[in-house]
Amino acid sequence: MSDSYHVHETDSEESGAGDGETDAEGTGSAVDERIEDREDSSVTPSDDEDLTPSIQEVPDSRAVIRAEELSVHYGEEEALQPVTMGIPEREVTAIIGPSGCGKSTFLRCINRMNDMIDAARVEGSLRFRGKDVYDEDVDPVALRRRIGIVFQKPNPFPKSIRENVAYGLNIQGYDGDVDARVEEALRNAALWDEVKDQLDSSGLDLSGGQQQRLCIARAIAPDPEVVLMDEPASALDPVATAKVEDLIADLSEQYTVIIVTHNMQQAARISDKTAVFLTGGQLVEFGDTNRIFENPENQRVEDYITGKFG
Ligand SMILES: Nc1ncnc2c1ncn2[C@@H]1O[C@H](COP(=O)(O)OP(=O)(O)OP(=O)(O)O)[C@@H](O)[C@H]1O
Repeated sequence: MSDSYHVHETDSEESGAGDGETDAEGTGSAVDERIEDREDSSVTPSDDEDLTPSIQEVPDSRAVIRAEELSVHYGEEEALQPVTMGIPEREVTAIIGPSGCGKSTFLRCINRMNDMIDAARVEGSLRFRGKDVYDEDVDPVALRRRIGIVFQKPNPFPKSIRENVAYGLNIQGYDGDVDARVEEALRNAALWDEVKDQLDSSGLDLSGGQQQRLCIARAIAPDPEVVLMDEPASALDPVATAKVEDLIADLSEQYTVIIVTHNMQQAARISDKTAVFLTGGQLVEFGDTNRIFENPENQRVEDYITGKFG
């Protein structure tokens, strides 16, 4: 795999509304029952509890991304304590944890979106296919073509549906059949059938759920290897959320998907692996989603999942 990245668009970050509570239908599983036991949120974790991390190893042959002692400070504040973990290729990895625990900070390290925050200081290493993305010879804009991102609030450009999806291709000077790539991206984003007769209408005329799938089509049109999603469904209604969740499952056949979510049912439904960050920016547990939700090793993770705090 070449480490020379090509030039591509820079997405602007949106901080959107929504608190992550919007939810599609539950799965009715034992995992759901445990999560739905989140009635009592009055227990505050004690500092004495064991916080020895339990991090599942991902072999080099499976890891597309590897963080080694990766930490982030904003000024004097440590937002992310040193994280060491691998993220497996072509799986969905969910990142969960209470508000302010560093989920978005970690996600933004992966395609260097933290570069845009003056106060952010990143230490340690973050390797993408073996290459440290913070090496001096890495072009962050080109990196973001290989590691796309979808934000919480749908943010289509005030352009036609076709232009939205073709945007990244045009920026990178793609000289193939742009219309074919636009169709393929819209099909992969499960939006083609709904928009194929209105490709020249504004992307802003679509519903919120359609706009978010348009943003996903825009992110995958340049054919990235990794798609980062920062609470992609939290501003959507349950029907639109279910469509985006179905889409994420399909995307993982082709892409590595890393999704930050506040919604634990969603994490349990759609992810293969789950990383749990807790207050203070510590990665406390990482492993197979079923195991984390059914039998977490760490008491604080158990308490968080069953609603005793968070
Ligand atoms: N641009 C910034 N400048 C300064 N501090 C920041 C900035 N962004 C985040 N922080 C701080 O870093 C810590 C982690 O924030 P982050 O947004 O990564 O958490 P999060 O788990 O994604 O939270 P939420 O679930 O509420 O979105 C918080 O204490 C937050 O206040």
